Amino acid sequence: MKNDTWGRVKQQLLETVGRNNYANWIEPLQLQKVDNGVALFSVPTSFMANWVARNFSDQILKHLKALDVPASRVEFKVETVNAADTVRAASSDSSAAAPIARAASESGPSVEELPGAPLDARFTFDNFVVGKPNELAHAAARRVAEGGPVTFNPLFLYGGVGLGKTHLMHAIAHEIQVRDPKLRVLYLSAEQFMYRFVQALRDRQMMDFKQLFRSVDVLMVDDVQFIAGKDSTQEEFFHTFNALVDQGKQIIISADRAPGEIKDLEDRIKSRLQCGLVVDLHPTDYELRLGILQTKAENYRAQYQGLVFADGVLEFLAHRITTNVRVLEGALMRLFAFASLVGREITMELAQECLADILKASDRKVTVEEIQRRVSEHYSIRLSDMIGPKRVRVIARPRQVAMYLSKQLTSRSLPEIGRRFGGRDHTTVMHGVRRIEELQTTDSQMFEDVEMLRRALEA
Ligand SMILES: Nc1ncnc2c1ncn2[C@@H]1O[C@H](COP(=O)(O)OP(=O)(O)OP(=O)(O)O)[C@@H](O)[C@H]1O
Repeated sequence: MKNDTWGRVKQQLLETVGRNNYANWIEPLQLQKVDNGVALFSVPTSFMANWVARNFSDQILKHLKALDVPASRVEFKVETVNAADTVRAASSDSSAAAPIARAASESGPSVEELPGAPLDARFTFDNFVVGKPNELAHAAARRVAEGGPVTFNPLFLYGGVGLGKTHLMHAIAHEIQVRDPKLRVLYLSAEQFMYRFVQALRDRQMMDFKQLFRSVDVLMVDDVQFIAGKDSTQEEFFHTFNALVDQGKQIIISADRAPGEIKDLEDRIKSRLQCGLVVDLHPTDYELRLGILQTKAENYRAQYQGLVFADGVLEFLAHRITTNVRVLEGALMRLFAFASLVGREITMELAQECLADILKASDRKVTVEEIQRRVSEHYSIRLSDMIGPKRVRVIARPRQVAMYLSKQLTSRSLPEIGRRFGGRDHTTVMHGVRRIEELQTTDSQMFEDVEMLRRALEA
């Protein structure tokens, strides 16, 4: 095959896989030869060989065939790391092997054999929009991805649903792999960790399990709250964690809440998790949501050329859909797909019509938990003190503010609110609410604090 044929195939792939995928995965491929029905490409890393084999080989093959290139299979040869590493990928015939990696490593199983979860190619730093609520988490993730001596261990990222924890973890993994393809990065969810552990126990393969997890250079465990209450898994996690930290290997953990707030997690694990850097992803604010929408809309515009987008629609969505970024993304995707199907301009009316269910579900619903979190942050007290027994004023007053705001901003009854504040009686809640009402008329600082918090919660 001539190289200009491959050039044409690349051009077509650019259109089908999108700009980012193209730049990350297709552009670096070098066609070596087509021989005996096999199109052989060289790639810079075995990680990339695997990824391309798994995700793009079918498409590459399809386009090659469309231009009458006599290939029924594609293979990827790692050029720089180890010339012997070849990853074979699917052909159209069903007897073809699934991707096989033949990389060998002296320090344990090859990167390809690590029992991790696949990384999403879209979750890169380039695609991550930074704003006030996530700037610290983003900076910490970048710092860890740079490699070098381990400065904080573990990096613990936490935050509510769909705020970008997994995205940042994958971005770190991609970046580390690009910087140093030899590093053994293992990313998996805590659930998968447990599953592997149970399987090793059942198959009497505990030594292999231990060796495998202790042989990685970077361990990433997503949604660690999952192992809370699972005693043996916690125990094994604890030992794995310690062994890696002792060897100076980087660990990155995510959870839906801070280590200290994870119920049924052993204290010794909580304290280990707090040893490094703990950073949270705050709920998005309007500016961040708009930034994310603008970036994603830009990508869709390239995909759905010719679609007209009325002014103010993105602002409207950023204002109305405040739940999480996943919902925001879903809404935008639906809007573009719908508009292109019916061939209409994307106007405010179209958005309202097509997204009626999402908009209805997103009608601002502030929760007591959100109020407790915001108020404790504002007064710099621990979230656990909100529901704990302490009665000193520096804690009791913020607690009353949170009770007051819960009464004002949610539809919860006084007993329901009491239950969420560590099982307090409804009369305690009533007393707290009244106290804050009074204080707002006599204490201007209290008035300002409550107003500020209310605005932030309603934003
Ligand atoms: N700042 C951001 N910029 C661009 N995309 C983002 C950002 N934050 C989140 N997203 C996108 O939102 C979606 C949800 O993010 P992600 O899966 O990382 O959330 P999460 O915090 O891990 O959620 P969960 O608690 O459900 O595991 C992803 O598609 C991700 O790319």
